[in-house]
Amino acid sequence: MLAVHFGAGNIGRGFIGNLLYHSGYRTCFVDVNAEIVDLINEKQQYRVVLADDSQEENIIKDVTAINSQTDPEKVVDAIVKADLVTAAVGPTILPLISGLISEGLKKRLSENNEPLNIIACENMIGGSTLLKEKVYEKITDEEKQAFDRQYGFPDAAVDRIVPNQKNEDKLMVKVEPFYEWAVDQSKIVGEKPPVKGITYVDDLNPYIERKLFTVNTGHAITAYLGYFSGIKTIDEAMKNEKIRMLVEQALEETGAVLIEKYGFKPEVHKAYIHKILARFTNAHISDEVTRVGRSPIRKLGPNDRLISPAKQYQERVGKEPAFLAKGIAAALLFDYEKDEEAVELQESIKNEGLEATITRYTKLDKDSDLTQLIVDKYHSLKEDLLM
Ligand SMILES: NC(=O)c1ccc[n+]([C@@H]2O[C@H](COP(=O)([O-])OP(=O)(O)OC[C@H]3O[C@@H](n4cnc5c(N)ncnc54)[C@H](O)[C@@H]3O)[C@@H](O)[C@H]2O)c1
Ligand SMILES: O=P(O)(O)OC[C@@H](O)[C@@H](O)[C@H](O)[C@H](O)CO
Repeated sequence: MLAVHFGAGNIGRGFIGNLLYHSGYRTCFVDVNAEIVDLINEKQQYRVVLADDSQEENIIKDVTAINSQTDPEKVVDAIVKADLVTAAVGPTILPLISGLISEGLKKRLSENNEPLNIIACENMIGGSTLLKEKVYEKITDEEKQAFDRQYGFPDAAVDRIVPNQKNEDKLMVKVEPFYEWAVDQSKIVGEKPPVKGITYVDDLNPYIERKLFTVNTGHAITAYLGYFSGIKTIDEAMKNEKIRMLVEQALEETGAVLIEKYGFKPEVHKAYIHKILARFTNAHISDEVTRVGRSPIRKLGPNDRLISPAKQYQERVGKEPAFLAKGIAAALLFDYEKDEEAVELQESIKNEGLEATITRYTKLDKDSDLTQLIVDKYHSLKEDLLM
């Protein structure tokens, strides 16, 4: 079996590639990083090391790679032959890979009659659906009908913390032991891809919202409060009592939304939150707050981990999301100059003002209660953290 995976980065190598190998796939990575592509082709294997006391090492074999910038036609041919296509490139990159995917899928129509599933493994709601939309923008109505019959774009939720790392062996990846990969089986065409480790579910919403609004909300708030306090890593930030308490309180707010919306048992959800917080304190992982806080504009988007649960808390619980608002305020204060989105955000606050910036990126009304709450928390965050 051949899997074509876009993005040979942390999650690509450390999570998806790992499970694909153990399920009997040969994986062809597609990336724009020439150094990584060349190394994969040279070694045809890489190491995945568990970030726990065991430091267990796994050798991932049967891997090759294509540089999509220099060899796009090879990517098209790989898609024609593939049994599965996956991606972990980041939500903003999905539109950029949609052109090659649509070329590959078009060529496949006349050369390979087997159905194919394309799964985007990104931290967002509806990643594969977005990829499908971008692919469909590039094809005719007639091709759309054929694509509908032959190709599935099931959405997915993926969870495994893989920090940025600088290892002497540049292909090696250190990963936390925990992982979860849920895929919407209602959108699969043909047989379900036999990937050991995928949980196929009928309704992905509870899985993706539980993950995004617990792991990623908690992670983002830890990162932004940590950054604001001059702390470098997530585990260090979690050692700060004030930050830990604010994160826990924010997760009580997202938890209230999830419990109300999906009927989760409160005690089971509480245990889930504590398991997640324990993952943030893994001493074998050094995860920089600047990685976890990366792309603050994306994270402040209306459907992402901060604004969406805050709005839902107001609507469903009927209360003020005071702690989520502190996290949102901290995101607005993220001024890391090596992050393009952080720079854009700070420029916007400087030139257009705080309220206009909130409205622009979160799509909240300027006069809404939530906007006003965020503005208040923005101005009082320093006191909150020192108190
Ligand atoms: N790292 C984690 O802990 C984690 C966990 C769950 C989900 N995710 C999600 O997985 C996705 C990838 O995250 P990551 O941490 O692996 O990032 P990463 O930066 O380590 O990897 C992304 C890879 O995509 C490649 N890429 C960029 N543009 C490309 C293009 N046009 N074509 C092909 N490849 C391209 C990059 O060169 C890089 O190798 C994100 O959506 C992230 O939210 C990450
Ligand atoms: O990848 P992002 O930028 O959406 O979010 C940063 C981290 O929260 C994220 O990568 C987590 O490590 C991951 O989602 C854990 O499963």
